Amino acid sequence: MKIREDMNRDNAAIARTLNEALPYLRRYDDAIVVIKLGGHAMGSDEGMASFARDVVLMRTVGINPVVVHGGGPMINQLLERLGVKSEFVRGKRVTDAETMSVVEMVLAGEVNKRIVQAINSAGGRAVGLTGKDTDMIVCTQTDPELGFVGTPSEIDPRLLESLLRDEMIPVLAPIGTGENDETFNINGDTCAGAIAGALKADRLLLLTDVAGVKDASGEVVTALSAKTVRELTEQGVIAGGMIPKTETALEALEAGVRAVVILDGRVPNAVLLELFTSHGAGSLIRKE
Ligand SMILES: Nc1ncnc2c1ncn2[C@@H]1O[C@H](COP(=O)(O)OP(=O)(O)O)[C@@H](O)[C@H]1O
Ligand SMILES: CC(=O)N[C@@H](CCC(=O)OP(=O)(O)O)C(=O)O
Repeated sequence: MKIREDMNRDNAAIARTLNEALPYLRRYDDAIVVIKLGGHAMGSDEGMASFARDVVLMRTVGINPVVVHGGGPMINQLLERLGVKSEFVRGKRVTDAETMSVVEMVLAGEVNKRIVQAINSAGGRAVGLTGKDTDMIVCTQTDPELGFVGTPSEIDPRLLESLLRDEMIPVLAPIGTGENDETFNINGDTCAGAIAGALKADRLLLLTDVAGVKDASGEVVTALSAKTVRELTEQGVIAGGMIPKTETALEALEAGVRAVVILDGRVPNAVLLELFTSHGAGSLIRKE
């Protein structure tokens, strides 16, 4: 008897969830959703498998997901093993030629393939890429002080669009090419924002290791305008690694992305909760 009651309760909860999801399934039909998976949100194999299942589910219900990843902590680990010192200026890694080759090895190799494999194991068809493929992302140097750190100046989204038409899931490492064939290290958030802008994505989801953008009292702000983001940054409340994220959010909105969400990628099914429930997850940033 107890088992039947439990089952009935579970079924009722499942039915409620499906009901709640229905309008969102309609709203996002054929939408492009760019998801940035940060290195800190990539933790365990179990978390990665859960992320991969969410992405495959999105694809299955007719959304076009594009994954752009980071991998800062993994780059740090290899640099440390090799005894190469590394420092960050305003959230970006100072990148000399030696560092660049380690960054490319880690991001385009180990990290990219781990995500591709996880998505394919979950039943999707993922394709691993960097911005060098088809010269998709051409960069200019961000600041001579940072070395080979690039700011995307031209994005050619045709390869991504053609993969999406074939229902494949692009997984993109944030590496670009320069006018003179240089290799550039792009901050993962910056890269995801530029890609979302070029694709005129419906949503850019920035997955990180905090619940969202916090205000001065440490509370997560669930909805912010561009103006509030600027104010919190001026007050120094938005700091460190959150700066490239919110800067990216504002640029992506200017480029035509409908909304940007900063959310905790370590929460199981974070992406699904954000897209398919009325309460969403994390901080939603809109232009107004
Ligand atoms: N106002 C803020 N709200 C939330 N996090 C903030 C804020 N200001 C600074 N941070 C920091 O930004 C970090 C997220 O950036 P980062 O570590 O670069 O993430 P990721 O590796 O996922 O890209 C948080 O862990 C937090 O320490
Ligand atoms: C220029 C720059 O800082 N590039 C980043 C690229 C990886 C990244 O952005 O990783 P997360 O998203 O995990 O932080 C780096 O070298 O660490």
